[in-house]
Amino acid sequence: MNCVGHIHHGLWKHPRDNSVDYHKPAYWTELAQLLERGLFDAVFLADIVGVYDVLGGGIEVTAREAVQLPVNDPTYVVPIMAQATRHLGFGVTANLTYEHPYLFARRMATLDHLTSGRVGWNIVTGYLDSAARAVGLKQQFDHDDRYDRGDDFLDAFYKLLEGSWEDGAVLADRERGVYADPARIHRVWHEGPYYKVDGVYNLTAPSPQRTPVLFQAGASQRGNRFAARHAECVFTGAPDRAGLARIVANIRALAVEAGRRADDVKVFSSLSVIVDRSAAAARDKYEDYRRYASAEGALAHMVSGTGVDLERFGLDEEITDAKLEALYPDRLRRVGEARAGRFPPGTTRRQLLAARPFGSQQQPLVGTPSQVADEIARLVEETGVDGFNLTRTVAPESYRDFIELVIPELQQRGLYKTAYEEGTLREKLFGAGQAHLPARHHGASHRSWQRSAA
Ligand SMILES: Cc1cc2nc3c(=O)[nH]c(=O)nc-3n(C[C@H](O)[C@H](O)[C@H](O)COP(=O)(O)O)c2cc1C
Repeated sequence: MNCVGHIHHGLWKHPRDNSVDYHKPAYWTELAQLLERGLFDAVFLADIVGVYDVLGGGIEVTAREAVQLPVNDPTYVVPIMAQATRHLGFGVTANLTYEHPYLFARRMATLDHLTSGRVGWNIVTGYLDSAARAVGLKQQFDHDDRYDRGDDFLDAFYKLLEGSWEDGAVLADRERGVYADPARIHRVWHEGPYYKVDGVYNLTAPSPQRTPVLFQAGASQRGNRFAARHAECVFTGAPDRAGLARIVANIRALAVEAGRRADDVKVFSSLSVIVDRSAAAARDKYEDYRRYASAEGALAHMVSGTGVDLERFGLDEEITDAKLEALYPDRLRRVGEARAGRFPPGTTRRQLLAARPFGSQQQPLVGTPSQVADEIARLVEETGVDGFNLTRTVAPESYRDFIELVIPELQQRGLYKTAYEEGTLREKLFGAGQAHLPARHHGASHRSWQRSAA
């Protein structure tokens, strides 16, 4: 993420952590080259619009612990990293609620051109009222409405990127003096419940992938249905293997219901790893990092997505549904069941803090290279997950440790590639010749020029 504190809050204070340099180009080029050395498929850039201002009704903890504030725009670091690498992909998060498909399609296509087809879009719909207020709304749209808007947004987006310019519309023919053939560039009309595009031509010529690889990260059932229709990659997380297996199975079943194949959607689980050559050294490293972690930062992060100001509860006061209902009567409709369910019966503020010893609800996997590889292999086997999204702890040390210690171990076991394939990000993830959305993806149905040419 293009900011200081991302998931494991407080670790920016560690003397070897360099995330305070997030605004310098060298931070990004060095990171990209390191990840490419580790043969990572992509660097995933989370993002947030709005600030975490719910805990205590302000940004006291957020600012002190740099909880995703300040945050720079994630798109601009992509060309910088692309310039310094050849294969690494880029998963860029953008909240569609505050974009318009016409301009956003141009931004994504531009990135796809500049990276030779290495771009993905992590589609999010947001969860912060502060973002809505920042653009003049009273509060966010309701949870399911946000996904309904997303469906409509994507239809317009596909029409622009898939349906406007035919393959071969760009001739760049100096002799005939024809750059692009106007007969092969089509107007786009879209009149949906939320977005309207009135007979315009898309601004950009087809980029290598046309539509960027579509990622999605949502935890509700409405979010999973949205993923089943649009996403090619889903980013998720669960506290244990059984929970992860349920999420993976649910997404695959919903994809099939939506007319796709179960393996058309790849599922990546978040994972943080602290590894060293011996178990004792790994444990010491964990303890060293942990001294800097901020459970309060983690709480400021978490509660903002639920809209619940926990400082309205005593440290040991039970947070019951009845109290939440009295304080926030429209909570479920506003935040969805995934976030509303974050206060199971018996929860207190003290417990929530204690459950975040490493500045996040996510606990790292701590061990030797072979212990970490064993657990990764078990996760894949028992849950059906396709891969992992490695969360930084102390950066870039945690990436370097993983690359130098765990990846060789995974390679020895035949569980990790030893070289990149050629091609776009979509081809690297789904195979040669698959630069574009497959024909059975909903977005491909908007290539109307293909139907009329057939
Ligand atoms: C693993 C994971 C990662 C996410 N990353 C982001 C992010 O970077 N930026 C963002 O605005 N929302 C992010 N979200 C939020 C969702 O994309 C979604 O908009 C929000 O959670 C509400 O939908 P839901 O109720 O379906 O989860 C993430 C969610 C999950 C589960």
